Amino acid sequence: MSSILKIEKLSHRYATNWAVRDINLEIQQNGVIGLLGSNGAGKSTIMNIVCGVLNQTEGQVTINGADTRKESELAKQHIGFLPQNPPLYTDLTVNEYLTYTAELRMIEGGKIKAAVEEAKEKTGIAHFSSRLIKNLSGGYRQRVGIAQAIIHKPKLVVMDEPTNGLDPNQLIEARKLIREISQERTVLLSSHILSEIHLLCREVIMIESGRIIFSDTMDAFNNYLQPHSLLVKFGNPPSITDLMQVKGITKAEFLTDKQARIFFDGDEEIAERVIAAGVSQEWRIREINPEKGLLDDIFKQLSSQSLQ
Ligand SMILES: Nc1ncnc2c1ncn2[C@@H]1O[C@H](COP(=O)(O)OP(=O)(O)OP(=O)(O)O)[C@@H](O)[C@H]1O
Repeated sequence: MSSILKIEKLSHRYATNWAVRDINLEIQQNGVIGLLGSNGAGKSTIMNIVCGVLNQTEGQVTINGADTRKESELAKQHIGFLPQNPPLYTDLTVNEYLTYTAELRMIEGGKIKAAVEEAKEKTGIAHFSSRLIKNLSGGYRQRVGIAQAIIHKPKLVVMDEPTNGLDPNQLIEARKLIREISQERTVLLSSHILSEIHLLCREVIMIESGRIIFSDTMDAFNNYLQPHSLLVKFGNPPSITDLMQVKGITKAEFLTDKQARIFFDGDEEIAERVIAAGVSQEWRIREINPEKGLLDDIFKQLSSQSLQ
């Protein structure tokens, strides 16, 4: 059976600058796959190439076995695309716009109405069928954008930063919708926000300077997020020397006169030992919080490993 998406030795150059270098990737199952990278890492370039909006300089992309350049019509039948700015015609009603996108997707005339109804139903916009798109909220416009991306039931839906700019309630709804869509098809989405990828994705592909620096399941990625420091607030702060007496602490520093950052090396019982020492020496611990690795640190760590 063909992979849903296969990317081989993909590179892209704008004028003289390489934006994407030697990307290899294969997706065989449904679910949400996250493309994570900071601004300018190359996410949109990869997505535009996958969707056939941009011709790559080198390499090959196949969607369900069809080469996006040599068999572009066939490949595009299996792709739905929600670009960073959804291509909405805001003077059309939801029905008019979705009918138009169904025609663009070459759905047979007799099947268009049913396809529009199904896409509206799936994305929860059926009650806005006759509303002009310009009179919809940002969250609902986003749903219309998603509806046009799934109207032809593609195997792969590509979403470029789909949760960007949504308010907290819209975010929850959008995540729910993306998860639902991923039950029946593969969703490849990009974000520069680690927590967003963390919440949504089964697999994560991390990009930096146009190269993949990590590609694995979210569980494997979580290993990089194990805390290596604790933030501790004291009522009666100890000295650094006292803190360093606790077994497992590798370094300690005070951030304020009451709050310290304590570093340790992958020791799961460290918090218990700090609390025990705090009780016996009356440090009056008020708060103790593990600090997860910052995205910047993880990027640095992974990119230095990938260069080794
Ligand atoms: N049309 C273009 N012409 C020249 N350079 C470009 C063009 N589009 C993107 N670039 C450059 O290519 C690199 C990758 O950009 P790309 O937009 O793919 O990154 P991104 O990860 O999607 O970033 P963002 O999150 O900011 O959209 C950047 O250095 C960018 O400046």
